[in-house]
Amino acid sequence: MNAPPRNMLPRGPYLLCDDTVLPDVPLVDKAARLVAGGARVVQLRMKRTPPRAALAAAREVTALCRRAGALCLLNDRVDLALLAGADGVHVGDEDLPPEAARELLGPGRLVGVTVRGLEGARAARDAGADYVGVGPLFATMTKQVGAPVLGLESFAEVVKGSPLPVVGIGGVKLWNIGKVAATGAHGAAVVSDALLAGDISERVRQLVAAFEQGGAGD
Ligand SMILES: Cc1ncc(COP(=O)(O)OP(=O)(O)O)c(N)n1
Ligand SMILES: Cc1nc(C(=O)O)sc1CCOP(=O)(O)O
Ligand SMILES: [Mg+2]
Repeated sequence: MNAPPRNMLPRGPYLLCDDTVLPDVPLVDKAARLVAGGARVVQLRMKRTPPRAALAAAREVTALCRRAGALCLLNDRVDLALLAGADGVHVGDEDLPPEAARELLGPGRLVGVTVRGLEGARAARDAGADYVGVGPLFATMTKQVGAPVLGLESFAEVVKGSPLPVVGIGGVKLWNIGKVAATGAHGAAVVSDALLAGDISERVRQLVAAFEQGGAGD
């Protein structure tokens, strides 16, 4: 596999390696299964992992992604991204602001920001972000999100008007990822549909194929 440029978000499924879903499997094992299936971008989301274990996981997952030619982004934690040499971060309203993340990370790494609509996407662009995560696209059981479900139509409007590449998140599954791709979205973030599949790598392969098909207009 050709390695993507480290400062550009690859198109397609965007996989979260999350400690709240399938919590008994170590993060490094989950990440290994995700990249074995062809994940080109992995976000390490650690909400429950204590700091020293989180640093170790950030280092191991970053190294593992790099060997596989995938990008590794840290959820929330700019400090861990720097220490691990990760490819960037994803921040939301409860995290450091994107301007601060950019100041710490410099221009060569990715900063993603959660937004709920077009106004947020424009603000994220002005704050120096590289892409926006837009959700909740569909209903999700993985996280209680304090914003209404967008649905495909409103999401497509955001994709159309956004000055930054859009990654949809929330309730993205194998059966609907093609519809997300068909809106022109740059990416589709997936947590439970991949991590709770019996065979994580096989599910990632299917997600990649379905995104490609949907994006091709089929
Ligand atoms: C790609 C992507 N989009 C949105 C989010 C949500 O981030 P945030 O709002 O900071 O919420 P937490 O993930 O920290 O609970 C995301 N993680 N990834
Ligand atoms: C982490 C997260 N953020 C969201 C948002 O809308 O901001 S939805 C979400 C969880 C998405 O999980 P799943 O793919 O299992 O539905
Ligand atoms: Mg966050």
